[in-house]
Amino acid sequence: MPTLQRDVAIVGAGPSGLAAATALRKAGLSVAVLEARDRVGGRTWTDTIDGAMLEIGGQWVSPDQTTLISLLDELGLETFDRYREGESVYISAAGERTRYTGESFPVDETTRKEMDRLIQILDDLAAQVGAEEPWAHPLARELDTISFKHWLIEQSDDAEARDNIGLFIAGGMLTKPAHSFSALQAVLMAASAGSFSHLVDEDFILDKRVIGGMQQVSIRMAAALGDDVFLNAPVRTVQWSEDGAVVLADGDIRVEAARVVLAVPPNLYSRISYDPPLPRRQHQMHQHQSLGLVIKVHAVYETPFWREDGLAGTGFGASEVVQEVYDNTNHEDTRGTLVAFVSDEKADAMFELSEEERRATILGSLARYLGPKAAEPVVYYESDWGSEEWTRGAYAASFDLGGLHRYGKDTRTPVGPFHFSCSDIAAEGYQHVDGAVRMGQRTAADIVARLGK
Ligand SMILES: Cc1cc2nc3c(=O)[nH]c(=O)nc-3n(C[C@H](O)[C@H](O)[C@H](O)COP(=O)(O)OP(=O)(O)OC[C@H]3O[C@@H](n4cnc5c(N)ncnc54)[C@H](O)[C@@H]3O)c2cc1C
Ligand SMILES: [Mg+2]
Repeated sequence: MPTLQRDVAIVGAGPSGLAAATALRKAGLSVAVLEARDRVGGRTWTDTIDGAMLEIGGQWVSPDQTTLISLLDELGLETFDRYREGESVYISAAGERTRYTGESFPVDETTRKEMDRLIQILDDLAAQVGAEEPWAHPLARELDTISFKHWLIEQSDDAEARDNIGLFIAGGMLTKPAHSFSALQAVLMAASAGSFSHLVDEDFILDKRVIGGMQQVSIRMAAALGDDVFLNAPVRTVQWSEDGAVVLADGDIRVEAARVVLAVPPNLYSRISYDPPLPRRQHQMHQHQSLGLVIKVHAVYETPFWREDGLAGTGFGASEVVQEVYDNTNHEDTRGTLVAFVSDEKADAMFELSEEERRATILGSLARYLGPKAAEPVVYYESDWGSEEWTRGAYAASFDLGGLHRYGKDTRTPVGPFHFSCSDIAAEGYQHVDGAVRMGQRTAADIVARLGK
């Protein structure tokens, strides 16, 4: 393979790398996108398993995700609403099941007031601290040196209120135990979605899905880039200087470029060899960003039977194995699909079990929410991103305790010819496809300004 000469080499054909490449092309720059896998899309992946179309990775779109919404429009992709008619189910710490409607969990009056109070505190902090530079806020150090779990204990002595609030950010978003990340990291998560209230409102944060699947976003961007996207091309080595780089990938691919975009999650930066090595600051910082872990469970049934029972398919239970479940029926499908999530330490426990025991345990939990029929799906599948070499967890990366205020300001700063672009370092849309696209476009604008075209 001859050496390719490009203005910009992009490592990773997920939504961030492809959005960067698309914007660079539009500005008249030449690109090569090198992708390790045999497909584009990264953590978005729409596949057919045993005859059922499943969103193995990212899928939902919320109304504040305006950059993604504009891109869907440009790509000619349409969305549909998540099914949400009927009652939701709440399972308490004591295992008591309650059907309810509206946004608030059916907890007793004191716990409900306590939850509302905590939501208000987190909304205020999110508004003050913001998503762009949380590390620069005067409260940053204080909030970043206490775990979210212990911060909640300082705020409230109502354990049920704390567990329910914790669920939305720990199990629900960062997919790490609340003792392992800081209150500042939790505030960033809330601020990046507009507010904490948005995170606790599934009708907001899990509003719409893409007809045909979220991976279509990447597939369509890649189709427009044509021959400049190289699959099965993991980048192994980058030789670099201030003036440019030589990028070496499998398949004998060699790209000479003025700038390089690392559009991979931060936990994978050090999979690549750099010659010379990256500076001390990056060596240190990159050791403090890690992916969470969640099992996304898909269960398909002949019919969405829960609807006949007046249930929306939505359920929450901080002490259940499955801590969230939703109706995930495909657009115009007659079959019914549920999606359920098993997070962090619960996921560890499930992976200790045999495949059969794990399936039975998870389906048993689903049945406690939606009745015995939930235990008998026609298709059952567990998304296992922790086993994927080119991801290694789900959904995304966050800093360990104290890391965000210590290193945050440098996560997006270019080094030599390198730019960093992924959802894991986004401000608005942090950890989401929207943030991946925002980062791609932002990185492209920075490169265009530097290369002066
Ligand atoms: C189970 C799950 C559910 C999710 N749910 C949602 C949701 O509902 N809504 C939402 O908005 N977001 C969701 N997300 C998050 C969303 O999918 C990600 O934030 C988004 O895909 C990140 O895009 P990215 O381009 O930054 O990174 P990625 O999508 O991870 O893309 C990075 C790419 O780089 C490639 N790569 C890695 N190393 C190399 C290398 N050395 N050489 C070449 N290529 C390399 C990878 O193969 C990958 O294709 C979910 C994620 C998961 C896993
Ligand atoms: Mg990408």
